[in-house]
Amino acid sequence: MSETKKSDVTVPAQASAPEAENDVLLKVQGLQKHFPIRKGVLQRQVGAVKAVDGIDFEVRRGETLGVVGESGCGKSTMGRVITRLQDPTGGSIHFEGKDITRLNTAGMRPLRRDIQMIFQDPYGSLNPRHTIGSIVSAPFRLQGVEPEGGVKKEVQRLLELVGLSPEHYNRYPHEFSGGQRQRIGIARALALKPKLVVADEPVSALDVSIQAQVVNLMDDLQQELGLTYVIIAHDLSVVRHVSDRIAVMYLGKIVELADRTSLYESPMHPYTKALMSAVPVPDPRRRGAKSERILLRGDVPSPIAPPPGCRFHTRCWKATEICKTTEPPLLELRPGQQVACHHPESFQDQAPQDTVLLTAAKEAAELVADEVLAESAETSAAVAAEVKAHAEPASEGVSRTSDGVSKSSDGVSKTSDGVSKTSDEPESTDK
Ligand SMILES: Nc1ncnc2c1ncn2[C@@H]1O[C@H](COP(=O)(O)OP(=O)(O)OP(=O)(O)O)[C@@H](O)[C@H]1O
Repeated sequence: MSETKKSDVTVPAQASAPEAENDVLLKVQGLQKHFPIRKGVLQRQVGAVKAVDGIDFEVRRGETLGVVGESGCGKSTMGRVITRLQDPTGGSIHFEGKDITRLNTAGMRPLRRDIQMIFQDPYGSLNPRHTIGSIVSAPFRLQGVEPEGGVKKEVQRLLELVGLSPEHYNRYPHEFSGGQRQRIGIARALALKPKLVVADEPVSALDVSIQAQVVNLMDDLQQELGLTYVIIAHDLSVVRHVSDRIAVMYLGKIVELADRTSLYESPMHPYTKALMSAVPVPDPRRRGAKSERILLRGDVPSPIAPPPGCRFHTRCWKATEICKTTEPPLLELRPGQQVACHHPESFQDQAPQDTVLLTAAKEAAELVADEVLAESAETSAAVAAEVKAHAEPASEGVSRTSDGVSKSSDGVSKTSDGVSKTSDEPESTDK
């Protein structure tokens, strides 16, 4: 996808308290969506798919929040729950300060004007038997709204707004290309002048050449209409250009949430780093970029029985015992950058006493390019040195090398905190 026009201006990370409250359009706390698994004649519940398993975030007015993560991590479910197309099983959702968590269909009706969703599939989301005019005017009919100048005139204005001809009013979806259909979906979503638009993979079904056009259109409309977006995508290639802040999801949890500059310049969660390394780097000056790719072994584990502790520990090259036993909380380690990791990148280790890599981490490290390990080591060593300069002398029993990190003969070392694993350290019991 080519570059889009999003400016580098990010939404301010901090504002004074009342201002900040006003600034928040959507606030999600401890949000959960568990799908029950039932078996037998009595349909007894035997388990649950923990698609979204306790997430907290805010969406500020006028911003674009990107949500990324591999397939199955719960992004779409999160989108459907925050728009209340599905009911949450736990937590709360506040829209403009109003608790909408438990509103029923009738209670949600007035809010349907304000909260809209754009879907991935421009083919499946438009009824093939309806004309474009009928599709785009549906929200007016459903809400009983009569726009000034009449529905037809308003629909034609919307079609023009999204770059289509008003003459397309009487045509059918099959007469349009994928990009044009997505424009029709956008026109429909914007019909009632919503405040929040949740777009689930809005361009991933489109040709790469068309993706930038649709993203640019959404960007223009945001400026023009003052929209707030939540844009869901499976990788960073699209959201990196359009988002002010980005939430990275893994197995039903947010593992990192940061403004995009911080996320790109200094990702703190190893999973974010892996996702970033999967994005093709167009800059030819970044020599050897290809060899820096991190390959994640295997699929995302099942959300029916997620791994204990940090859910990413089974695939992480930095995982130690604590990662297996204790879930790291999502903490704001740097201003505007929240991360849930015991051994974050480029930052003081959160569990410096825990130095022995898990067996799975050693296997995962084989898939992490030497350049990545070296880069981790370099930044971590710098952080460790800085911490050392300001803190008490290192505690007993933990050895720190002068460069903060070493790579052992088996090619694996824990690099996050400048503590190196030596060959006589005991093996973890991770089996
Ligand atoms: N209605 C449902 N009933 C049971 N399980 C569901 C339901 N909807 C989603 N899931 C499960 O919840 C998990 C998260 O799915 P979800 O579609 O939200 O993930 P995703 O990150 O959006 O993935 P993708 O990009 O493939 O859509 C998956 O394991 C999925 O199978």
